[in-house]
Amino acid sequence: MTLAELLPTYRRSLPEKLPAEIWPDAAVAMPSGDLVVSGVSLTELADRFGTPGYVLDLPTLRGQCRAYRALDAEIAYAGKAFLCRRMARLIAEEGLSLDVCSGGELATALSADFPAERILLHGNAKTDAELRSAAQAGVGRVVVDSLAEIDRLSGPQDVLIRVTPGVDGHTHRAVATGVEDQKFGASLAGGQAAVAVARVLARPELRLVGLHCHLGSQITDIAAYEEAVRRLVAFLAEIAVRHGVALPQLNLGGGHAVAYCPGDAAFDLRCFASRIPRVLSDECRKHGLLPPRLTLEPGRAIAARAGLTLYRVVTVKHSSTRTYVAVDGGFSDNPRAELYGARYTARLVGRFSNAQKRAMHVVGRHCEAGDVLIPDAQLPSDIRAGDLLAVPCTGAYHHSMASTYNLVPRPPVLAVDDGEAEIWVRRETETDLLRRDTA
Ligand SMILES: Cc1ncc(COP(=O)(O)O)c(C=O)c1O
Ligand SMILES: N[C@@H](CCCC[NH3+])C(=O)O
Repeated sequence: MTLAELLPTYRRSLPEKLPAEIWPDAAVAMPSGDLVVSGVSLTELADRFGTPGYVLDLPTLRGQCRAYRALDAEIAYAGKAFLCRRMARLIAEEGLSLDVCSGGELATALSADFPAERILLHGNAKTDAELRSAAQAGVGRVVVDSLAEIDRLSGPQDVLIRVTPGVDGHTHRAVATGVEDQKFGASLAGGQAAVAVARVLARPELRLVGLHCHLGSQITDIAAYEEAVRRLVAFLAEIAVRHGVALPQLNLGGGHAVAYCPGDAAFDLRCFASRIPRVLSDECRKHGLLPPRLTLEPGRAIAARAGLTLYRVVTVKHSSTRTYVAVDGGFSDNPRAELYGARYTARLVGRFSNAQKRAMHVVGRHCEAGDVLIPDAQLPSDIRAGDLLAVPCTGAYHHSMASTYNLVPRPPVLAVDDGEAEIWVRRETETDLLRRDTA
């Protein structure tokens, strides 16, 4: 045999590092076909805890927190991406602040002893009960979303005003929030933002500490953030002239995109970190202001790549048009595929297959024809019932958006670190579901 002929066999005998942009940092494909994440075999994990399951790699999670913490800005993790008590503790340990947007997220953070002063409360429809809980807990900042909300706040309370800057982040319509004609924030162009500022300043028990904007989610366009900075600094200057106050904080929200498939465009954090502070200081100088302290609220960019979903193939159906690989999860653990047309990849885990890869639909178990997790996934043609599939990049907006549609209980969250697995959220059971039913 020639060296060239031997090379593929030799390569196959070595662990293979997986594409770093979509898999956890320490994910390795073993020659046996198993996948090992932070020293934990996914085959063993599936045998021990069952499937489907969300696997969360803690070193990747901590690494992302640290990459953000290295910036010259306050980092408030957006809990809507993924939150449970252990997550709140990890975020606190890593020195981040926390953005919560519901009483449930607030209660989770508080019950994990997350420092209340580092919590920001968001929401376009905060209920009286949520505002009361926030005040009782001593939440650091409330981000005011509307004029009417200002009158419902009680002090003493630090507040930010969420401004709609009229900037398009070029993302999916369902998650575009920087533009006019959507439900969030007080419009800059329409004048509501200016009215909101005057109204907060007229309430001595409220302390206006800054402005907030959130352009949307899964954004790669850094120029959009630069434009938002220009508009918000001009507004800060207007506020300084009209009211004689210099607001010390500027919160640019989150929205930093991640790659779900190899080759997808992702957010360039290094570029953001070099361009945004420069625009901020240039604009402030132009307007004679001292630069405010920046806050960023990444959710997806912190959590997405740390997570993957592990499914078991239940059945493989060959129709006249295509092959359907049906797994034991679907829309209830990943509504993003159907909601936003989000694209994913899948990888066979647990056995090595030499079979030619072919395009096939990975479908869920739910009673909807639209429950297609991955159209035209490239998988070995010998895929069969009982195989395990791993879908990467499901650490953000999967567990947090999971439902019990068709009364399918929700999967557990299994944290892996240094060869150990730990249940962060246990698997929901049919008994859990029945417990809420009062009949
Ligand atoms: C106010 C606010 N901040 C932060 C985020 C986090 O967004 P992402 O997960 O895209 O970073 C969101 C969600 O889009 C949000 O609404
Ligand atoms: N749920 C959306 C993100 C929403 C962002 C919340 N402000 C997604 O999965 O892409």
